[in-house]
Amino acid sequence: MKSFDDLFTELTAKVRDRPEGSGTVTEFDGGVHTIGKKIVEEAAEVWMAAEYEGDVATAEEISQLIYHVQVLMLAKGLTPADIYRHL
Ligand SMILES: N=c1c2ncn([C@@H]3O[C@H](COP(=O)(O)OP(=O)(O)OP(=O)(O)O)[C@@H](O)[C@H]3O)c2ncn1[C@@H]1O[C@H](COP(=O)(O)O)[C@@H](O)[C@H]1O
Repeated sequence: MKSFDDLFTELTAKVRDRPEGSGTVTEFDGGVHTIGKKIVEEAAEVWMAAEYEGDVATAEEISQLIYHVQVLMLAKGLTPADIYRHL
């Protein structure tokens, strides 16, 4: 099972190595504005899933929200430690 830090390590390598066909690279290249819109969209999907779709769908939407937040972190040069210090 993948943790938050595992995913961040994986996405960091994707952005560094830029493998062909990586959705992460495409989203990263879209920049903060594009990634930010994706985060808002996913946040709404988390809310709707929690209201109407049950725990499994909600967990899946939350995982997608985490993914897009991590792409934004990479676009801004932020690390998990930068976030954890505020928790
Ligand atoms: N965890 C994720 C992940 N969660 C969400 N997404 C992206 O977010 C999209 C889901 O968004 P939506 O719910 O809006 O679905 P959609 O409308 O069909 O998607 P779009 O049309 O908006 O692309 C997916 O299609 C993926 O593009 C993710 N993309 C990649 N990962 C993981 O990131 C890693 C690197 O992935 P690649 O860069 O693609 O190799 C791998 O471990 C992947 O499993």
